[in-house]
Amino acid sequence: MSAENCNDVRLLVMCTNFAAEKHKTQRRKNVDKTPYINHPIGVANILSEAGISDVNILCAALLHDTVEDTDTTLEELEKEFGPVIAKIVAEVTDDMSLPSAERKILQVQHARACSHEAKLVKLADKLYNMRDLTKEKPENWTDERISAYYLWSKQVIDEIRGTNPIIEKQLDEIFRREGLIS
Ligand SMILES: Nc1nc2c(ncn2[C@@H]2O[C@H](COP(=O)(O)OP(=O)(O)O)[C@@H](OP(=O)(O)OP(=O)(O)O)[C@H]2O)c(=O)[nH]1
Repeated sequence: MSAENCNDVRLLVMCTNFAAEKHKTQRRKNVDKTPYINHPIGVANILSEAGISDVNILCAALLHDTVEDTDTTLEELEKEFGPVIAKIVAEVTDDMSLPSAERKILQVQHARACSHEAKLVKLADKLYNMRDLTKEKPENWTDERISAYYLWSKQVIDEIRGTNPIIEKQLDEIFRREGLIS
């Protein structure tokens, strides 16, 4: 069945299944090595909880790390799920051929020019990762690395404020706890 002929529920299930297949051997960096798929599902859940019901945004959230972290191509996403979802994923995909520090600078520089849809996925992605950090230190991460991650996340978020008040309030609660805002 092509994406154009799918109803919203079918499309969401197809994207969840696609992401689960693509991330099936990957784990998060926490001590328990949680299956990686928990992250994209959790990002979509944050958006849904915040009242986002646009199926393209929720599908892009489910797929947001497939190109960055697996062998998936944007062409494949476009063929499977259409150009709208593929474009949102493209906007939140870092160029993994670049060093980590450079990717982080580029995220800050490019965030403001992203579409509203991509900004929503970015907000939810950062919220999920920071919640993870508040719960559990990833293996081998020093306190300095964790502080640097919060600081960098805040730089990205500051570029895209005004996108969603519910998610931004939750992000600010974490920034406040970490002493990054008063
Ligand atoms: N907090 C946390 N992060 C984990 C965990 N497991 C995997 N990650 C991923 O690690 C990345 C952050 O680690 P860094 O060391 O700063 O990033 P890097 O690998 O890209 O250099 C995030 O992805 P990213 O794409 O690099 O960053 P982002 O753009 O998604 O924020 C995040 O999704 C975990 O258990 N906790």
